[in-house]
Amino acid sequence: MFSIFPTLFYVIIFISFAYISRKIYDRIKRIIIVRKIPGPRALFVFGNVFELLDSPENIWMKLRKFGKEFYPIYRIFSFHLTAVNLLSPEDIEIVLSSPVNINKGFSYFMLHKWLETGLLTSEGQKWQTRRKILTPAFHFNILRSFSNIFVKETEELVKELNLECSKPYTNVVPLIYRFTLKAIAETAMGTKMNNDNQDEKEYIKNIHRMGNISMNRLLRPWLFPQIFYSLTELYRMERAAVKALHDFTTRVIRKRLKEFRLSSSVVKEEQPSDECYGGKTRLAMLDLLIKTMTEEGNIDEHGIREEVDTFMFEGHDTTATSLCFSLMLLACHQEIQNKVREEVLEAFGNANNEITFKDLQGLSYMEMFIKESLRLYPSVPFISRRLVEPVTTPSGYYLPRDTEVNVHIMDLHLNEKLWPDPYRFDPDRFLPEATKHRHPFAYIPFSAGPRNCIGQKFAMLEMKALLAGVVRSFRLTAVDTPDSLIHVVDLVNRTKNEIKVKFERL
Ligand code: HEM
Repeated sequence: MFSIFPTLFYVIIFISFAYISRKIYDRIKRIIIVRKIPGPRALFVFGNVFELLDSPENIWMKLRKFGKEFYPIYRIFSFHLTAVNLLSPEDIEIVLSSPVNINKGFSYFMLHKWLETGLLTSEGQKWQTRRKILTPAFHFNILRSFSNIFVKETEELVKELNLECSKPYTNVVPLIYRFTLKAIAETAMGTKMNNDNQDEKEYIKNIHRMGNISMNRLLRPWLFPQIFYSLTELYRMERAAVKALHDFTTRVIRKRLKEFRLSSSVVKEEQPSDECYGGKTRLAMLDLLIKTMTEEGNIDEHGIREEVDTFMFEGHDTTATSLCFSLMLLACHQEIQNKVREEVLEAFGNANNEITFKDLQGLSYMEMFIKESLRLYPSVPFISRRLVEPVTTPSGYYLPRDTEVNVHIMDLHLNEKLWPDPYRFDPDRFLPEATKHRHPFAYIPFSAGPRNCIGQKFAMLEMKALLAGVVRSFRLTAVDTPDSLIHVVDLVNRTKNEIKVKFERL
């Protein structure tokens, strides 16, 4: 009797073979095309892998060197993996402004065990749905209600800094990281944290461990296959860190969920006073997610944890690192510090007057100061995309579908063609007349295009509240300077050493 199974078997084999052959052909073609792009000298199969097997501080320096040497574009590769690095605003614009090329690059895969596919790491329909759910949590009126929390947390920080005044210097890093963690927990998650909590200290340590572990793995391609990676000490460290991070955020969610179920008195914004918001009640992030889960069902508890992990990380680490550099820059530039303080005192008066949301919004010199600080020290030094659609760059290269593209925000912001004397710190670069003729993609600390930073206004407000509270209470003098800092390659712009500042009570 005739059986269909052998025929089916051969058809399946043939289709699988054709599919795999096509994939291999595309990959080889892509590698051949991309490797024609100039780049650092590479060994035949190994590519640049040995060059990148170096200490995090040396890799940081090498990347800056490549950025200068190969402007506007270079390729880098190890074994079969190739990445194209973009440095010019024109090339960067064509990738970041695309509504299609919004998928994240391979490097984000290193974060998947921890963040899974939250807003930062997700793609396609899932990303669109989540972005839609989360956007209202950063609405103007929500931010307005957060400003009181930022101001109160700043008051706590000022009390801590008072105790530091008797010391020859203060390492600002742990104080500022605690501040931003407490701020994101209380605003977006509705959870108050306290200073001495060992859990919270461990949480911050584990976030830094994850950054280290991810970069370590990213620079060692033989650790990409899970089978090899799972035999390493790094993997064991990652598992322990991820477990601790997930346990922490699960506790935050469960606590809030319990409160949400017990009462309907969730954190609500102040009732809007102007008509354009139509009197709608808006909810802070975690409450909004819980409400969406209970009422609409298009997110579950696991999805909520993905977002809580994502926002606890993105919402405190980026802002903290920027604030640490900002405090150092204030200390190094007394004239600029005086101008920032004068503007603050004019807006709020002395340390006893209350800092308001409206006044924070009006601090225009402070805003220029923060922007210039984020130019020199962008919190996220590079971002990455995997092309869904081929791109021809204005610099003249064809990048096929599936090419891994890195956007080096750090090098873009230090480009002397765009920023004359790029290492000079000068907030006046952001005066309206100075920005008028600048390329819109010459300055992108918050990225740009559809996948820009959802929390940028939140971050600006938080940074202004802290800096205003600090400058009106203290004079900052320099201990560390830009030259004494040792930068390391990491997901977030960090230094190997402390960032030290001397505080004196005014
Ligand atoms: C100085 C502070 C900050 C800087 C410099 C910064 C920078 C960035 C950058 C460059 C991206 C793009 C990442 C990429 O394409 O891979 C990004 C995305 C993101 N940021 Fe921020 N960020 C800051 C603060 C915040 C805050 C305070 C929050 C939350 C409260 C936040 C939440 C996010 C999220 C969720 C994304 C992913 C958005 C998406 O893909 O739709 N960030 N941020």
